[in-house]
Amino acid sequence: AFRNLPPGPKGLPLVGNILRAADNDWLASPQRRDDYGDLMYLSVFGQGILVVNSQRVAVDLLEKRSNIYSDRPQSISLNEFLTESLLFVFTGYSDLWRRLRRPAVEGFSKSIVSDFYPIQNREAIMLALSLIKSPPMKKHFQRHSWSIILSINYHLPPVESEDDPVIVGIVNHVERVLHEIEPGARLVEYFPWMRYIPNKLAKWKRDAQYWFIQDSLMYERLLGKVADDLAKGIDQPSFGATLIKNREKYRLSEREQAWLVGSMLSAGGETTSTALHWWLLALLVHPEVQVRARAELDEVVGYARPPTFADLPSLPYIRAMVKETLRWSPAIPFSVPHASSADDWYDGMFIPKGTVVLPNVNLINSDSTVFGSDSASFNPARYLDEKGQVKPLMEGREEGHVSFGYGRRVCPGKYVAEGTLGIDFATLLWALRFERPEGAEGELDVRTLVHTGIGAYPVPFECRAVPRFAEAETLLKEALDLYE
Ligand code: HEM
Repeated sequence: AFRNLPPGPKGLPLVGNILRAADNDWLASPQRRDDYGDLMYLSVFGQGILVVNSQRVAVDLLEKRSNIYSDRPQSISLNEFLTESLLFVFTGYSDLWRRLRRPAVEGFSKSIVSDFYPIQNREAIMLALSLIKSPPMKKHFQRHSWSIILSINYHLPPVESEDDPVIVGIVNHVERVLHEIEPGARLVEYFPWMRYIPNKLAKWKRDAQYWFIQDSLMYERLLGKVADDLAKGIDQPSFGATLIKNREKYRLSEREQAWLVGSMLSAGGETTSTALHWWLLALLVHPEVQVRARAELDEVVGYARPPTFADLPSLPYIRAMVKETLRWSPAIPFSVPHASSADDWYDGMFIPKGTVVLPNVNLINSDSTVFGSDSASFNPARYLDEKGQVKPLMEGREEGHVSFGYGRRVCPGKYVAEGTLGIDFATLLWALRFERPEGAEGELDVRTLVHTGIGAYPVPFECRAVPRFAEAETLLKEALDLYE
């Protein structure tokens, strides 16, 4: 089977940007598995891309052979100049990545994340209050998601608006990064000798170096405040503080620390906000889900106070809804691309070194043999057993879906993300009823993806949030006072 590449379309319909997954709808269609099977090989701008259409093969490659499938696609302009490989999400599989990965996993482990509950609880209440006040949801979701992740990383107080300069700085940084990884964005990827062109003659290089310095300063300033606080004896739980306090154990330079915290920040803002949008859309399409969630909240929490993290263990339907939201909605429909670091063979097919590997998350999350014939619809109850307790459904995956990726690269922020969504869903459904504005007509579009980098939002839609009972707002405000 020498050089027998996996099958794939010839005369590609997609010349587009695969990392932005612009042709995602075509790729994620179940028809593709019928056409090409579990492995589908494409070539885009000369770059080999393997789309993996089944959980079996994804696990075989990305987990059982993780020693050669844990790299990221390498972009010279990104990793050599714009970030000097310090943006952890895209750091190649290397000693540097291992040094960055350990503190990220330990700092956001299942047992540590309860330190962040007060931040998430406070923010859930603030989100409910802002939805009562004014409808455009998008800016509230964004402010909320960034505010949480900023507080978790630096112990900052809540940000006032989504136009806060700190948020704008990070969002702009993310934009620059995503631009660099678009295939075709930079000639240097095709003519690697161009990296040696003197700065004077290469604007792309000057710009990238300039922004590396600016972004380093931005992240160093943010972490510097935490260091100042610690020096003054102010010791509040935050990921930044954990890194500084464990400097010796983790062996990271100050610049590496600053970028690692920045990486957790930039990876955790937009993703959370995206998941909230898909959830809200699901609630509008499936009002019966709201009814069932409210019944659970009425029974467990009642009407005298909003929910807290202490209630979540008694709210299985809400926790099932977290799983179902991430399963049903492709927040990052092809995960963050992996790349192979050695030649490999699978089922007689050849997978060359340097192949970009994309798990077809959408397709795997809707496998009807695992999730049932109604896998396309939003139904949190699929995650409940006969006793009403949460079950994972998927073998070997406690979260019950593959939206957090695979193997050694699996999302280190997953417990924080689940916590945020859990308390948000409980608080918002306790306080509010979500409905389409009067006069809104036509079917809501649940399938079209609006791409933002590697993530995907639903098509914008209108929604009204109506307080469920007269005292809801007052009770939320009282609960918020406890956090002041
Ligand atoms: C709904 C929320 C989220 C989703 C759907 C999500 C999804 C993902 C996915 C699919 C990956 C790629 C995994 C792979 O390569 O196989 C990833 C990686 C990552 N995520 Fe998340 N994520 C979310 C929230 C967060 C949060 C809140 C944080 C930070 C606290 C975070 C930090 C990261 C980091 C740093 C990586 C890179 C890991 C590495 O390359 O080794 N994520 N995430």
